[in-house]
Amino acid sequence: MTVENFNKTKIKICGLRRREDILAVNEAKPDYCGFIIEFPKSIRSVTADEVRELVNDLSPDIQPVGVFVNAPMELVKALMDEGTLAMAQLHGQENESYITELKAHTDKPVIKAFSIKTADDMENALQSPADYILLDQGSGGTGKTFDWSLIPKFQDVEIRTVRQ
Ligand SMILES: O=C(O)c1ccccc1N[C@@H]1O[C@H](COP(=O)(O)O)[C@@H](O)[C@H]1O
Repeated sequence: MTVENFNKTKIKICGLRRREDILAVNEAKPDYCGFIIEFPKSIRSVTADEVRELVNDLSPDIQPVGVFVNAPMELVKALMDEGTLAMAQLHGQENESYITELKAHTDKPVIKAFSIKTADDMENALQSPADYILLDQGSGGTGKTFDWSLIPKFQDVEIRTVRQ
C-alpha cells in the first residue's frame, strides 16, 4: 500500500523542455516534474523522444509525470512501461473506460484533470476511478484559477488511500 503523507504539500514543476530546465529542477528539488507530451498546441510540448532524453538527466528523487491530452493510450503505456514516466496526468476528455484500462495495465498512479465550472463538475471529479484528481480552471496551462468555493470542505469528502 502506498502511504501518503497528507501533512506535506507536494510540489510539481511542469512544462520542462530543455536540459537547463532539468538542471534547474534538480536544484529546486520538487516532488514531481511534468512534461507536456506530444501536444503541439502547447508551447511547452515535447516529443516522446525528447522526454526520454530529458529524464536521463533528472534526479532520481524527482518523479517524472507525463501530461497527456487525449493521447493514444499506447503512447502513455509505452512511456510508463519503459520507466520514462512515474505517473500519467490525463488532461483531455479521457473517459472512465480509458482511465480504468490504463490503471489495469500499470501500477503507476494516474491523475485525471477536471475543468471545474459548476458543483456538478466537482461531483463528477470525485467519482473518478483515477488515483488522483487535479482540479483546474480550463484546458490546462493557463495559470488561471477556478472558483475554489466549489471544492467541498475536506471533512465532507471521503479521502481514498490510493493503491491498496
Ligand atoms: O502547461 C501546458 O501547456 C498544458 C497544456 C495542456 C494540458 C495541461 C497543461 N499543463 C498542466 O495543466 C495543469 C494546470 O496548469 P494551469 O494551472 O492551468 O497553468 C498543470 O498541472 C500543468 O501540468
